[in-house]
Amino acid sequence: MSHDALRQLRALHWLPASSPQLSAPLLDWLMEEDSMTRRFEQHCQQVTVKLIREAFIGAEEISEEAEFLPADPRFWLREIVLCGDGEPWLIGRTVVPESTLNGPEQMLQQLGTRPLGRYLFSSSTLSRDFINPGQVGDLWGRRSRLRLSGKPLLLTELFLPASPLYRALDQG
Ligand SMILES: C=C(O[C@@H]1C=C(C(=O)O)C=C[C@H]1O)C(=O)O
Repeated sequence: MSHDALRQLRALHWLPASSPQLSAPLLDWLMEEDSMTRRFEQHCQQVTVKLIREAFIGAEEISEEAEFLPADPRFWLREIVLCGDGEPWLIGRTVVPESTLNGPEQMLQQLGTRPLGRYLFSSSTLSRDFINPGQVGDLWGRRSRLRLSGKPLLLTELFLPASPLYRALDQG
């Protein structure tokens, strides 16, 4: 499942927030500024992470993401499935330039199955530059650039069919 979903995440195309397809209930989810992990916890008993891949990668593997990040020689890649009560709700791909991974941010390489959000949103130095809504087929996603102590990382999230975002859309 996750490899196909990762291909869909990479195929997300980006929409302006003013796009007519982005209804209010949908934007309420896609433009969430607080932790998505914490928001998911309001819709299930337990949020867990299934790790797909954590590794250093070269610039050749980050294609269009490169335009939002410094031209470092290496990037720390983290790809996960975020689950609500064991159901796959979201694919998350995080690309961290090596120059971000110093000081306390070295923790980003030690996350394992702990949700990234628990670390990011406990940091007093977190800021978010932007959130881009995206779409692929009938799935929604988003791309954010976040900063810890001013150092950037790029996060792309694809909301999977079982995620509460789609239930909110059905309720209109
Ligand atoms: C950034 C957050 O962390 C979530 C967890 C992720 C992970 O563990 O890699 C990735 C994407 C997010 O949905 C968040 O909670 O907002």
